[in-house]
Amino acid sequence: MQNSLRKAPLTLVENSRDALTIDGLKCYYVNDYFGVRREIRAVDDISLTVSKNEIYGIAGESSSGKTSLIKTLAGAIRPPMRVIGGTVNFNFDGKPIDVYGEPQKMRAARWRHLSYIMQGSMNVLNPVRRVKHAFNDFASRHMGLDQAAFRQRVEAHLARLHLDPHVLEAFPHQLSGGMRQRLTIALATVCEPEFIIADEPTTALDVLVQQDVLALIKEVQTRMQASVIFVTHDMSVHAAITDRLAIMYAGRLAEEGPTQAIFDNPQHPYTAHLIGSLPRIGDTRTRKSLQGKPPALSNPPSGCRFHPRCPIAIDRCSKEVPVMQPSAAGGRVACFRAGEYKIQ
Ligand SMILES: Nc1ncnc2c1ncn2[C@@H]1O[C@H](COP(=O)(O)OP(=O)(O)OP(=O)(O)O)[C@@H](O)[C@H]1O
Repeated sequence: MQNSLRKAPLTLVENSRDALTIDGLKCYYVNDYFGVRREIRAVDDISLTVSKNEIYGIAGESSSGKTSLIKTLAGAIRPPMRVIGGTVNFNFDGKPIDVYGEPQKMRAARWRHLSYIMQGSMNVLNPVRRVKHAFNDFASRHMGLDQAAFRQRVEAHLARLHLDPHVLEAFPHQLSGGMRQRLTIALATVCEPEFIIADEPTTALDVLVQQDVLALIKEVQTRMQASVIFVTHDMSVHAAITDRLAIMYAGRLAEEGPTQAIFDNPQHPYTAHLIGSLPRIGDTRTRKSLQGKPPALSNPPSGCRFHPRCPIAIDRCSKEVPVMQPSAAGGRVACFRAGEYKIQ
């Protein structure tokens, strides 16, 4: 725990419907090269809440900070990553945990209350060990069951997820990518956690297997009434599975709201571009690409980080940082000209 972090105001989870409250979270990659400090501001002042029993999506282009944000939530911080400020509080079944104030409680909550499906996790199954060993190694000690009862519980869980219990005897290389990903989800959910964080769980899969894995996540979430944070840059996946959606740009939130409202009526010019660039069958119009590149997070632009690429930026945008305000679409948006930009 860092001192700077403890100085930040502690926001306890006040609303019992909230499963997660993040307040003013800042997490940077800090490198010292020969006395010269370089900071990459991957997560820069993010506040949000996730409700119980909802699927909350996080979208944004590559390097916008999605993975850094969820690593910070999960307490999965390794140098050079450092939490600079802010708080992260979970509410597991009425039991609040301050992630950086109570690291021991947080360690104990992993697997049992919180599971994290990391990017590329289908490749983490040990290639020289049968699948059943992964369940034993990771989940067994959190369930407090004897060997026979544990095996029974795992088989019942697999059956509920329409997976043949025989896969426990297989080696990972004998299974398809889609099957390995389904198994990873089964492994992450066998302890029936209240909160699941999934980072790009469908990205490497073909469209049909992707649908299958999305249906599986939705089924698990509905059955366990769990909260899910679902990260992907693929907007069509968000449209298919998430209840609410946050759009990240250059380490900050640009917009957040009910997924349908974001798609129907995006308020931030960046969101409008993301939605407007989605292909639609029968629409032959040429789409304008967004000018420029995402900024380097070691030296981000002043004011709104999107202003150098924004088609409707005004002077104020380069000088002042826009804060998240209630939006006309029923969510929140950080833009001085919210709702003014429409894709033709
Ligand atoms: N270990 C690290 N050391 C230094 N910088 C890092 C490290 N990991 C990530 N970064 C930087 O942090 C920023 C955010 O990266 P992050 O992986 O969180 O983005 P992302 O939105 O998840 O991208 P992607 O969709 O490509 O996974 C990027 O500028 C990246 O280069």
